[in-house]
Amino acid sequence: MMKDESIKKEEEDNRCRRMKSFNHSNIDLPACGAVVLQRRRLAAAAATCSYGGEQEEEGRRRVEKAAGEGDGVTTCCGGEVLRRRRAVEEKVAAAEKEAWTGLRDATGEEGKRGQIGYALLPMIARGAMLGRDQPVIIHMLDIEPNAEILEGVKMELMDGAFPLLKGVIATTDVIEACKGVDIAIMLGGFPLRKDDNKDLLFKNVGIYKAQASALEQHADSNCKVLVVANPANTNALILKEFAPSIPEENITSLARLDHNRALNQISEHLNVHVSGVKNVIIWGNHSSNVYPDANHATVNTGVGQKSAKELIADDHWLNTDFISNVQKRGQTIVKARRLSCAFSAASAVCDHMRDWILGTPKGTWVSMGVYSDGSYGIQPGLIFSFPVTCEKGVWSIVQGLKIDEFARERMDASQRELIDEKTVAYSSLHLFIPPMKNL
Ligand SMILES: NC(=O)C1=CN([C@@H]2O[C@H](COP(=O)(O)OP(=O)(O)OC[C@H]3O[C@@H](n4cnc5c(N)ncnc54)[C@H](O)[C@@H]3O)[C@@H](O)[C@H]2O)C=CC1
Ligand SMILES: O=C([O-])CC(=O)C(=O)O
Repeated sequence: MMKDESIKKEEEDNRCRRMKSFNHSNIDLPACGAVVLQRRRLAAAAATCSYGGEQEEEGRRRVEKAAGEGDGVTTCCGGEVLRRRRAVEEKVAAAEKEAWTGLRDATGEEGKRGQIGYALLPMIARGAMLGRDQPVIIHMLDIEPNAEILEGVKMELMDGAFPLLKGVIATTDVIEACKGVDIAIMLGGFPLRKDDNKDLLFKNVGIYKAQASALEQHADSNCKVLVVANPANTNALILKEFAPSIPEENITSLARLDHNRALNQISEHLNVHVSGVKNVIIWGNHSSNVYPDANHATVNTGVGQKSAKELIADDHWLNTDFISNVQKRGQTIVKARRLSCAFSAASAVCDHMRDWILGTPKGTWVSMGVYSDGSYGIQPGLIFSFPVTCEKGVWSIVQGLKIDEFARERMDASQRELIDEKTVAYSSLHLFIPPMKNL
């Protein structure tokens, strides 16, 4: 695409944030790309070495040693990896082909998905994500069979005459899509509901391996990444694994939709406006077992902030319906709309990126899937949703919150679920899984 002078100038000045938005294709990276990546990984991080030749032998030895010593590590790391590897390889190969043919939802029907990307684009172009004074150039990527649709979307964006929109690239070339982007919103993948059978997990993690390579090699070195496509936490972990030069704190997954859903549940229950409710927490995985926690939430009553728990004064509701309403919200929307949610997810994407880049309001935290540093007993090696505050583009996990037994059990269950997903994902990609603690 020819770029006009104003765009060139903005690129030079590095004033515009480039955005790669939605739908990244399952393009096979050239074999040499994978080899380069593997070499780098081996040189940089023996702990996460890929299997193959001597590396495989070393991985095997370490796994057997860990399992044999019975030293508190679970064998879900290596033993499982070795056992499942071959069967999984076949599934992944099949899934990658299937994903290419694309566009069927999990039930095999055409075009039933929500299209978050379509809802997200005008929000970005209007400044809902980065502010009303931040020009943007949007890169859009989809699979080859959707090239024409993508062109149509580009036409709509141009016809929107958005003052902040300084350029649009619509492409099916993952390299072109990733080139120089400052922000990557990862929405694409084989249609997968978060409550689907784990087998479907294979289909998207393979895609995320390829996307990681493209981002690592072609995006801005400080690119901030938000993974939305399910299984979001595990896809983000795979992306981190295969893009070792992207700082790990720059790779996040979306928990904000669940967070906003939890805020809304409290707002409806107390009949107060949602803007007065804050500091709910989404712990762990974006899955049908997601754990929303209202223990620390507060409500603006007009005469100061009050504890939501005290105002609700109904622990039974908080421990049952509140949680299950959030967990089932996606399904409830599909039933009503006959499509999965789209603009609520798109809006949550904007909230996530805006707060991350521009900062959370004082006294407010939000939920983000981030690489665990061991806080709250969540072992490193997982992308887990925590309460975070953000300042100047940096998130920090809120520390020192009291965790009761009920919350602890659910956080641990989510942790176990993520370890399980990680085991399946890593084994499908032939990665060694460093020992994880027994829970
Ligand atoms: N983390 C969260 O809170 C949420 C996550 N999601 C997930 O976000 C993702 C996007 O949702 P929707 O926009 O509703 O889905 P969608 O199906 O409408 O859009 C996905 C896009 O991915 C593209 N695609 C298909 N196969 C592909 C492949 N092999 N490689 C690359 N791209 C491919 C499709 O062409 C389509 O344009 C889904 O995985 C969904 O489960 C959805 C809502 C909330
Ligand atoms: O399962 C889906 O694709 C939608 C989803 O994640 C949600 O609504 O939370």
